[in-house]
Amino acid sequence: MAKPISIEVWNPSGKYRVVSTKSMPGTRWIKLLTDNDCRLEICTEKKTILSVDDILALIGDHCHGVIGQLTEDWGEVLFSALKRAGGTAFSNMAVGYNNVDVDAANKNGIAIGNTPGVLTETTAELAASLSVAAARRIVEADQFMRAGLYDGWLPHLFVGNLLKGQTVGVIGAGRIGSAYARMMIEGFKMNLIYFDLYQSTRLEKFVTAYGQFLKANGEQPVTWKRASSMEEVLREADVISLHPVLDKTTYHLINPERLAMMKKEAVLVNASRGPVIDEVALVEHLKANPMFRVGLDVFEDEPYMKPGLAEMKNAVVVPHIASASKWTREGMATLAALNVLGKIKGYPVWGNPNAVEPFLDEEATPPPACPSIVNAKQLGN
Ligand SMILES: NC(=O)c1ccc[n+]([C@@H]2O[C@H](COP(=O)([O-])OP(=O)(O)OC[C@H]3O[C@@H](n4cnc5c(N)ncnc54)[C@H](O)[C@@H]3O)[C@@H](O)[C@H]2O)c1
Ligand SMILES: O=C(O)[C@H](O)CO
Repeated sequence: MAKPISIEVWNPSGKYRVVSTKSMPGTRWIKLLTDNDCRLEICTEKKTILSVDDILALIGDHCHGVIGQLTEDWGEVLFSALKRAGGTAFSNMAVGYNNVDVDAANKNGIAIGNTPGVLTETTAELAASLSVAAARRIVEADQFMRAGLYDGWLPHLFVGNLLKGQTVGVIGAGRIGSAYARMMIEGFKMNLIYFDLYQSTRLEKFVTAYGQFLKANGEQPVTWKRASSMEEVLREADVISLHPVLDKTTYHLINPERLAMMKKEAVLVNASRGPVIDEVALVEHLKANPMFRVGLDVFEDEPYMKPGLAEMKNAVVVPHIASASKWTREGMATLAALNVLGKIKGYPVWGNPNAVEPFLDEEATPPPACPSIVNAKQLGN
């Protein structure tokens, strides 16, 4: 028999049983569910990553919807169990949903929610921070200082890369990639080269207008270029940040051949998903090219790093915290809860997942809609 899972129960007499596999920041999401006749059960198990068996035990034989996490493996086993339990709704508390088998969800008639928009700027800010930290060797210098090694100013001490006037390369210029590009262009006056499957007209217009503004003020204007291949970005950019979705087309997008194309002193940043980079190849490249630097928020085999990465001074590594601001994490919890609640209540899907602000206004009742359901079309919603 499966080991019982510890839970905390809110509104025990609620009509709809909703399970959250983790405690999430804020209380608004809890209030929204309990005010709408949901009995909410929050898993309080100590272990960080729940197994499929743990989640099966949480779903049980009567469950209307689940809020889950990107660390969980949501496939046929869990979706068929949720369907048998009478469920129709699942939401990741994340915008990325590469941990979800959408075909299996479609087969079982389960709506899949995600949390776009609320984390765009927060994630872009962390990517920008990693870019600066890697370019200016901030973590290395901090460790040096704390180790008591600083014995006076020296001309060669921690010399890094100037960003102004250099080229920033963005691969995947969607919501986060475009926000990151704007920060680097406006903040550091960098030129842009980007690669995406689609043209980012808004981003291009922004760079053109900002370039004109700089020129009118007697400064060097910034420029933009839409690359016809990813390789063009890798060859030309001084700082490259990865922001695509993770799918078959982006798995190991950065491999040994492509690493070799990059400038010897380039900075590579990844705040998308770990498997976008072949991390073993990256460690070899970092060893062979000490002036090449990386800033990583995500890793191929989270929570682990590939052997050797932790020892590399030319790598800045943080534990998948790109969306970790209080406002964003509370907003993600709200959107995830409203996705599940909306589906249970039979609400329509919100028309624009890029404009979810009305759901985040704490003073107002949220619109009667599901903020973002990725398989709405497939389910005929
Ligand atoms: N590190 C974190 O904490 C964190 C936080 C938020 C999002 N993310 C990741 O960032 C991703 C992007 O989020 P978003 O909100 O910007 O999504 P988005 O859909 O707005 O942007 C993704 C972009 O990638 C592009 N793309 C897809 N395949 C591509 C390919 N083969 N080559 C080049 N571009 C390609 C798409 O056209 C799109 O413009 C998420 O899917 C998630 O995995 C990570
Ligand atoms: O996809 C996401 O949303 C992140 O990885 C966590 O914020």
